[in-house]
Amino acid sequence: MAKEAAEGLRVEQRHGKARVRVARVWRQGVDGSHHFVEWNVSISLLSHCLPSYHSDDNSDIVATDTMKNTVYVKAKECGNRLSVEEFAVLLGNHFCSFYPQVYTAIVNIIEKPWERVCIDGKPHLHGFKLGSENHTVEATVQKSGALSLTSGVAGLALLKTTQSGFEGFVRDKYTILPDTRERMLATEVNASWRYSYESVASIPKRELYFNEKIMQVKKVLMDTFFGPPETGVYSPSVQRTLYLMGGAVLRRFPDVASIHLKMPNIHFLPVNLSTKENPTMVKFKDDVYLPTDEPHGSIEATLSRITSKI
Ligand SMILES: O=c1[nH]c(=O)c2[nH]c(=O)[nH]c2[nH]1
Repeated sequence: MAKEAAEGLRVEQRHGKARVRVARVWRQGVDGSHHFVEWNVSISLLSHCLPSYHSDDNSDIVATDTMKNTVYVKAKECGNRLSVEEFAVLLGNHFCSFYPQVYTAIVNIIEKPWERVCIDGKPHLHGFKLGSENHTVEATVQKSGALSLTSGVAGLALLKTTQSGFEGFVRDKYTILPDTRERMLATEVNASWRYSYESVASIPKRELYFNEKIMQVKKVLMDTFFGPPETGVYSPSVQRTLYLMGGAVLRRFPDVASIHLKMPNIHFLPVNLSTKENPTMVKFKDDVYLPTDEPHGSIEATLSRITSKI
């Protein structure tokens, strides 16, 4: 990526096309059902094209417009439904193998959560509604076929009205937050996990493998956050809950090598209102809250296995 220039300047460079939006319909269901995806694709290529920086020679540049067109061509060529992970790997592999000067391709895709609707309890053949959290993918493909593949969910908003507390933290002259064993816990989970597949050839070929995996990871994250439906599970801090959520994913899925969780602590503030005449106009009894967006606590961690046993 870096090379000494004639002028004595080191250049670290990459170029690509950001936010290429594409939607694809597959009309292949034996029952006449359609499948639909909407993707926002960003491509970044690491390539030998230093002459374009050092001089007016563009002869090694893969035009970003060409990258954009390639997204549509490859979407068209995918005759069978495929996951966003497979599409990202396919694109990255294409750029590295088609262009001699490209040695690394980084493909990021955000998939919108279009879900099939049910009408009168029956799945609709061609009707979809937008769900809540996006699905994200990053595939980094090397010319050798080496792969780093990360999937994720972004904006998974979760809240529980009890079974959360925070106590025993550092208390000093700046601290006013009281200890509590009763509070609201709200967050918007951004999770991304790296798969252990280390080459393009090694990713599972079973249809919709990654689509199933994302649903399963989301379920494990949510089951751990909430606990059993009747009793819930006590959270002593966002940090502890995050650790348990990430650990549960690593325990359940051997092909997940690491997981990054970003879980803002979104505050719902107790409402207390009083006047001289009415000192208990609104007295907070774990019932009336002021929802806020900012400031919020910012808590994130990456978890991976120290040994192969977890
Ligand atoms: O779960 C929490 N973790 C913190 O680090 C923190 N800090 C804070 O003010 N409230 C909380 N809650």
